[in-house]
Amino acid sequence: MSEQLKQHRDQIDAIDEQVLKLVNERAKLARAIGSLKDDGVIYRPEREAQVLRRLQANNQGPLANEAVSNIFRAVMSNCRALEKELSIAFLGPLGTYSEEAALKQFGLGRSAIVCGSIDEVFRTVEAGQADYGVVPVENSTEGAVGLTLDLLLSSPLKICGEITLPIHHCLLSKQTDIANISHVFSHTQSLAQCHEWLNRIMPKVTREAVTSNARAAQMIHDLVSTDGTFAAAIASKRAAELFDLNILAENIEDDAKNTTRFLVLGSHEVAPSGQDRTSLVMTSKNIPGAMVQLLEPLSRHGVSMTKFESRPSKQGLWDYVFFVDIEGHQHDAKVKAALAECLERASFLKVLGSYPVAVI
Ligand SMILES: C=C(O[C@@H]1C=C(C(=O)O)C=C[C@H]1O)C(=O)O
Repeated sequence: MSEQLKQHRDQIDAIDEQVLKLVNERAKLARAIGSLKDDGVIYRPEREAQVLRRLQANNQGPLANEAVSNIFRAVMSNCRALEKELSIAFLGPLGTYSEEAALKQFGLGRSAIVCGSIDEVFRTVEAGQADYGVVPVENSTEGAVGLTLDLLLSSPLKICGEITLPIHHCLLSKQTDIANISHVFSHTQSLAQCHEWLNRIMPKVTREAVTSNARAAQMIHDLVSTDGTFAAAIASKRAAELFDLNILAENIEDDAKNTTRFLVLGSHEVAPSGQDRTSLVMTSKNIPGAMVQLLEPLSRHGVSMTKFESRPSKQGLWDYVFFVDIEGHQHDAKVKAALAECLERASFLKVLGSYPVAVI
């Protein structure tokens, strides 16, 4: 070992001692804060977002802001676990992008409740069997996840946070050569996100939809018949590790910026973080121009709309409900004023939650 390398390693050891001491001091403070929370709400997404934003703003490098977030999310996850270990429900099996999103937001200092469907995630949190749930709500290529929107309409749960996750798909198989693959299994959304790649590289394969992409990877892993040797799954790199599959191709999504947005569902409201979003669901009176009328107070009060999505209401033919996201927190003065006016004009309006804008 060169003298210089040894010197650097000695310096790293000394720094690690300081880091260890400091993170334990931080942990003690978090534990003390935990015992001061008399409403029992341990997880404060607004505070966690503020911590990450401040650190990113002060970051001098060479670590990238995303790396800073990764490190401090892990620190906060473990500090939070000293206050209480949260239980988080998400769509399984292990290896789904929902699990990845839950890990990004909550880290490893939590217990995982693996659910078989998005409905089950809602029911588990509603029944108090999990503290929070993580569900996909929209994808940059494929648009809204209709089931999540439908469930939000009737659920008493509140949106406590959002997570944006870049989605990079891989082709996974027990095989080592793409030329041998005759069937590709994945979730419909993942198949759709890769359909140009599939058309180009594997035009003849049969595409089959299953409940999740991790389930597809698990199926390929479990197949013992000769059929299995010709099948592949579209899923994440993590699923390849979990289910011991070969990665035949990486980044096969048609759009390199392919991103899914997930929601954190819980049973409490979240305080303002300074950079928030509010999600609403509403219906307008069935008269011409009613929707424009309904949204007019938003623009008049200077509230920006970041999403507008319509879904059949399932109450009557051609009756729709509208899912609207706006910038700001429901307690911000201008949002409050605009919402009070919208409420007067709407036949139905429900605030699904105000929560911090996702931090990378
Ligand atoms: C320490 C707290 O509890 C939790 C842990 C946090 C942290 O480790 O910084 C931040 C917010 C909470 O989710 C707090 O509320 O300040």
